[in-house]
Amino acid sequence: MEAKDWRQEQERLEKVKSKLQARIAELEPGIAGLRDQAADIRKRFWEEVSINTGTYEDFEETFYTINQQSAILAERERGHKLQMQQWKSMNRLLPSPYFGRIDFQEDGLDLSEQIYIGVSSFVDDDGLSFLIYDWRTPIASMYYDYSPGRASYVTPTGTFEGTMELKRQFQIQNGQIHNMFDASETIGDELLQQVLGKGADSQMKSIVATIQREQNAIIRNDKSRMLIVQGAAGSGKTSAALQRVAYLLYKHRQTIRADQIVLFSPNPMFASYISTVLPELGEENMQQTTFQEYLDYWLGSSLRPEDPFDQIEYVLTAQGAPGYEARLQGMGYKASEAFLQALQSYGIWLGREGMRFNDIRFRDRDLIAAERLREIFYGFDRSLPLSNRVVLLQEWLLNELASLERIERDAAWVQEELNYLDAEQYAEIFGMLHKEKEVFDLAEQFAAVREKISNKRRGDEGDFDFALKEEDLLRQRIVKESFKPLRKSVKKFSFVDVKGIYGQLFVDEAAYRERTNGAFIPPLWPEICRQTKETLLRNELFHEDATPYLYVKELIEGVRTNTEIRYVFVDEGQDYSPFQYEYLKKLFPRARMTVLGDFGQAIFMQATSLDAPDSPLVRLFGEAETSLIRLVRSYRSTKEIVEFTKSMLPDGEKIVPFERGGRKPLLTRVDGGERRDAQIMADIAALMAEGFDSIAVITKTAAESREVHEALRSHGGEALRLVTKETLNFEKGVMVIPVYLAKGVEFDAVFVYDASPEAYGRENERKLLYTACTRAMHRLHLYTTGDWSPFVQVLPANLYEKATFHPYTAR
Ligand SMILES: Nc1ncnc2c1ncn2[C@@H]1O[C@H](COP(=O)(O)OP(=O)(O)OP(=O)(O)O)[C@@H](O)[C@H]1O
Repeated sequence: MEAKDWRQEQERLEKVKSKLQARIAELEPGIAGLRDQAADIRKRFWEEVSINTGTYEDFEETFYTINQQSAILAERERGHKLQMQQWKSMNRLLPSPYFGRIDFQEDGLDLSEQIYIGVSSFVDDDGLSFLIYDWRTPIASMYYDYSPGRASYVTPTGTFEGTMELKRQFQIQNGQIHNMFDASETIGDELLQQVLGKGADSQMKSIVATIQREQNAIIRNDKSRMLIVQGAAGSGKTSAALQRVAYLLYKHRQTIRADQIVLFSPNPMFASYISTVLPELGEENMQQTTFQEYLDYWLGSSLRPEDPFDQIEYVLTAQGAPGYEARLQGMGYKASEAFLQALQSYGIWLGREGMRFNDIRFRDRDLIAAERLREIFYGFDRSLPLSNRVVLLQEWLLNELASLERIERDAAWVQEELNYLDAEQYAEIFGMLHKEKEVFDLAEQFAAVREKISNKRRGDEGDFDFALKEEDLLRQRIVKESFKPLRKSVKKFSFVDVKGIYGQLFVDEAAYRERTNGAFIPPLWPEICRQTKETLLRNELFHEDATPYLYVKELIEGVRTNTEIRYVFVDEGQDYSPFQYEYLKKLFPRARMTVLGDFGQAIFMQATSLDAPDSPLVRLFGEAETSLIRLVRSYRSTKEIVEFTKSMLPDGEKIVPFERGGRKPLLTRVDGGERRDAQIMADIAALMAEGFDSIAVITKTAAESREVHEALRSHGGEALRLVTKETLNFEKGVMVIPVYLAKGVEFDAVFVYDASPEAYGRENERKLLYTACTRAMHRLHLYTTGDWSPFVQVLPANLYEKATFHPYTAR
């Protein structure tokens, strides 16, 4: 680039910076002043209003003064917030005001406009010329979508076409241009090369300056109810999702707040990993949760649901244990649409027969028997949905309890309790009675006066029997208190035996067929039934049963919904079952959904393909309401690592590496575990000396992680961290981590601790190994003490290097 260009750009940058500084200085006193003012109004709020309720007019005036005061306060606070936002965004812009420039000549206009793009807009003092355009404005989309030449952008008023004459990228730090590239391709590779070449971080970074065209399509898609993104490992799904949240918050800023967007993430550690991206872009974070949190919340008090990590740990470690095959078959079946349909049919069957209720018990006796509840239930109009009839039964029960409560007041135990009341309880009742007596006396006086005026004798004579009333009240009180928990539990539907209702599905084949309208039955059904019943008996739930159980519970009690949420994001979407999707759809009826995932990394049993022609995900909202975007370019890893990992997948040839070179993956075979540990510690030291400071030793299971952590510590790895499912924060450093917890995150270097056929030999372990290897950005090492996993053995030898020696020194 010519020196003239550099000079001009630096001059412009200086000009923009000084305008920003001037604006910040302008805003500064106002901000401080507003802050004081709002605090002051709040303090003096009640001084300004005199509370006077003497007459109706006084009351009215007071009411209006209060209203006026709070309106002023709200206005000031709004003003304050707006100015504060402006002030913050100017400060954010100052060190790096923009990262891109395009020169665009719109057809029919003589002048070409220079459009500088940054993380927020900045308008000149005239209020018209944009010195910086927010990256989310329609015009800025051309920066991501086109290389110089013909280009266009779409606004709500129409499409604008023209010619992009220049496209320039900047690296500006601390107010200085460090680098500048004129791009000929869509977002030239230079900047991306530099960004991707950097080390891994403990927090994910925003990709705003280097968003790729296909990612931009995800970010700005605002047409369909359901957006599905199937993208290879490292293709920027999570990054695009977060940029998309920022985009939606900008585009719909008048109508949508950050807390109306929710992201389902794979584990709590992942949530901490991505938590800084939106604030970096000047937006508030959306809500984040995991599906498990939701299950625990709704099931946790009555049953202990297993979490997905314990489930996968079982799958990976219990081969050969009795009942293992059946459990696996059960996992597959219970996550399937066939089972979902079976449950829907079951709901219809329950409408006719088979509902189970719990006896309503009180003081060790049956107050209302389950059988009676069943009679009442099936006595209601059968055309009503199940859940409506359950609500009717609830109402009936509450009325019934009220009558039984009245009868109960004369029971002997109440008399007993009366004798044991303490002084405080008496005093309280006494106080209440006094109040009642005052009212009574007043009523008496009124009756006497009326008697006089109308000259008519009253039929009844007032008599306030204090003692009798006191006892009555006390009895009422005692019974009411003891009925309270009953009423409360009836309101929570605990009279329905959901556990029994779910459990009776798993009796025998014939019963199951009858109750589910002839549903398909997996071959190992008797054993599946036995296992399911046994866990229920222990008040536990397998992970695969948790969502179906909740589904049945809601068939009966009515569906929970959250209408506040407008956008739902599901990351690692391949790990959710059709059931769970059905669920999310029902739970958030007003929300649009974005599901991002990679079937190549589907390591849980309940996996759902995102883009198969018959994918249940596409059927969820129907084809017309669904958009599907595929990402095939992988950005995380070097070309060598991508070539190696993609060859492990049957249809991996579609994955395209980004052209960033590095060393080939290194395969090291050593004699015995002790040697392996020593070698790994030596290799870690060597990589750290090269400047890599985020290194993960990845194991297949959590059990193996614990052992490896111990073993490596005894070889000098005292500083190694062990990551478990309880780890909440993702920190940089050297760590041992099971593969399923490393999902979604990345490291400078990955060491696959045991790449033997014993660890990764079965077909369902292929994707585990793939997921582990694709966490590596710059270096990938695999170790074994015997043979190589068949998924490695079949790889062409030119895709890796083999360590031919093993003194424990740097290579
Ligand atoms: N356009 C881009 N510009 C700069 N970096 C990018 C871009 N796209 C992706 N990356 C980087 O590539 C890496 C992988 O991105 P991300 O984690 O979003 O991918 P993913 O598809 O969610 O991966 P996985 O499925 O393997 O978890 C991150 O370091 C991210 O910053």
